[in-house]
Amino acid sequence: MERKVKVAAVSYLNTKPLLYGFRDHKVLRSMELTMDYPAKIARQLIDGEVDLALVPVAIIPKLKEYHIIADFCIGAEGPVASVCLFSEVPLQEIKRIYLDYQSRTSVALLKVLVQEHWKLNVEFVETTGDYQDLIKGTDAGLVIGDRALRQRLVSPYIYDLGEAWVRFTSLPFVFAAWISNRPLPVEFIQQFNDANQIGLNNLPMVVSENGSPDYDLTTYYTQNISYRLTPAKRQGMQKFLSYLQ
Ligand SMILES: C=C(O[C@@H]1C=C(C(=O)O)C=C[C@H]1O)C(=O)O
Repeated sequence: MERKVKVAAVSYLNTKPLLYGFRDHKVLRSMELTMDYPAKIARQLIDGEVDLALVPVAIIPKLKEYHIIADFCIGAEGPVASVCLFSEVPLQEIKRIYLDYQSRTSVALLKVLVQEHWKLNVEFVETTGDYQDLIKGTDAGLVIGDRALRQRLVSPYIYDLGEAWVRFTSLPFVFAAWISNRPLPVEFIQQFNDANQIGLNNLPMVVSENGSPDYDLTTYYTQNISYRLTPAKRQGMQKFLSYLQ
């Protein structure tokens, strides 16, 4: 028997609908699943520690070989809610932006928007640990995931990067997709896709067993995150990747 496929997924609330159907699913017989934040699993896929991961699409150019495996992604067709530039001052007054160490795609997206869309003259500051307390005065911060849903309750100015991208390009955006660093058996891919779909067909169950004190998850899963990797999303992804050359 072939060895088990090592799979890594993002540990944020946005991934729960995709992972819900994996419990008790027969695909689990041929895979093992670990979870971490996006920049970590990106590193694991690049280094070959895992075979398949829900990785930030911005790391695609770093992979020697890549295969987009499933029909699902972490995407958006408008405001995504959990990828935002947070600030105490309006966009034009921002001087420095703290970048989220957990992100790869959103950091790259922010830089594209700052240069090409908003045309701001700002300094970017890398982070390695908690930095949300540093978002003060003219120092803004990019925050993603569950921490962004919390930051929404704190910062007076919120610039949603999903919304900004759609305004800029008229295309949807893909933050993360299931990508493998080697070809995988067709039968595995079929079962993997099937498992991804189950939670999306049972969103009330997914919402009831997760819950967030900060944001309405039904809204998040149905109005903000868009999970289908449609042709338009692939087009948006190619457009985004063309800026990273
Ligand atoms: C929408 C989101 O998409 C995420 C953003 C990522 C990134 O910026 O690299 C990677 C994975 C996604 O889970 C989010 O986390 O809020």
